[in-house]
Amino acid sequence: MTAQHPSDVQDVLKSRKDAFLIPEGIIYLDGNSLGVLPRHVPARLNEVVTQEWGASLITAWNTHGWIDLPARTGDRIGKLMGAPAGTCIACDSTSVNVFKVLSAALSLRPDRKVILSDTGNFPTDLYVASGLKDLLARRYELKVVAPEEVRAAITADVAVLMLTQVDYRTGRLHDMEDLTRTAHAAGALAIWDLAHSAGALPVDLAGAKADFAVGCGYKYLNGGPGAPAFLYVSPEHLDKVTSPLTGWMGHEAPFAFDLDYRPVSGIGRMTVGTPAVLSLSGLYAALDLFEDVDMADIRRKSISLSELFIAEVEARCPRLELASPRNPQTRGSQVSFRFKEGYAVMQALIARGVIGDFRAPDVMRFGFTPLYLSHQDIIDAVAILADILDTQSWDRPEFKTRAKVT
Ligand SMILES: Cc1ncc(COP(=O)(O)O)c(C=O)c1O
Ligand SMILES: Nc1c(O)cccc1C(=O)C[C@H](N)C(=O)O
Repeated sequence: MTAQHPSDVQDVLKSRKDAFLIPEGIIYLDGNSLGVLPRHVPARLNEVVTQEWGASLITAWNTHGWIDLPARTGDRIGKLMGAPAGTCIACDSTSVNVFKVLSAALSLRPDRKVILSDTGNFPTDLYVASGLKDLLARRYELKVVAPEEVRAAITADVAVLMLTQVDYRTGRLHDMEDLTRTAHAAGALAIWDLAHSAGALPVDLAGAKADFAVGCGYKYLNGGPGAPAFLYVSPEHLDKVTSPLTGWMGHEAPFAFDLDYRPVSGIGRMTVGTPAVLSLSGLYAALDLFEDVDMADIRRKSISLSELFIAEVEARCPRLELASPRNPQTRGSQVSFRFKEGYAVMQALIARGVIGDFRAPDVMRFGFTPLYLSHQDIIDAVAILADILDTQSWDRPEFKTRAKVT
């Protein structure tokens, strides 16, 4: 009989693991980068391909509701994040959605100069902001401060505060409500990248009065590689903003084929071109697994798993240094440890069936997905990590060659 950790006995989410296709012998600690395949998704995708595309052909846009898939999927995601129906849509990539919401937000604060962000933001958000700033004839300044300095940097010249709630390297969690309130008090708007929050912890977009949000569909939402992202606009702004990418799918009557652009009322105006139906279908189906889940249970278990992981690693791997906040209330659903040879250790771990990832220069990153991880998985994973470090089995040339994608 395999061992069972005492905390797994009472775990209200334990039966959820069976809904995922986890390869035999793998402990997957990278759902914060690419979620696991839900068991029912291949059959659903096969149905979409053969019955919807194959049999219904172009009529499927109407008969199978493909045209509404971005809105239906967005509503499902929005429900997990306190977004009222009709305010969240699934489309494009997170990077493209950052471009759209940042442009929209700036248009609401034309008399201000600063886009404020922090060094904990995911680089794509900063690259997009910088590119947009250049496109707008450098009318704006992109100011990037340390995460702990954000609050003090929200001054009267800030047009938009743009942050990722959970730092992709350390898991540090920003207080969305507090920083949004501070931004509003200074007359600025707040954009939140929830790539590492959606499906990982309770988020209340309406309660926090966030102005805009974006995030990935392929991480904790398990939508599959390259799954469409999501985009949220607060009801207060919805009909006041337009997308800078004025494509026909955001038009009020795309099939009127008018020569002038008129944005449709509502969140649909933030879409651009033809929806990626196959990817969206996978994401929509994957979201079934969140239908009857309480995000408070997810958070409780996420904290329990990550606290156990930290305690085990610190007890068994003393050479690793915690890179994440120690207080679970200021941490997302991931834990990182620093180690100079972290890349090689991570490759050695992966070779032994424990999949996490590495972020340069020295961060070993482990994600905790309560729907398909148990406390026993954590014990087993750390036992393998400790063995790799104790035996120095990471010190092999094949573990040191950097792959193209890490
Ligand atoms: C916080 C954050 N934002 C944005 C992205 C990028 O999203 P995409 O590559 O889907 O545009 C990622 C991950 O790649 C991320 O972690
Ligand atoms: N989107 C990714 C990809 O296409 C390949 C490898 C990793 C990713 C990621 O999502 C990385 C992730 N955003 C991170 O937090 O580092």
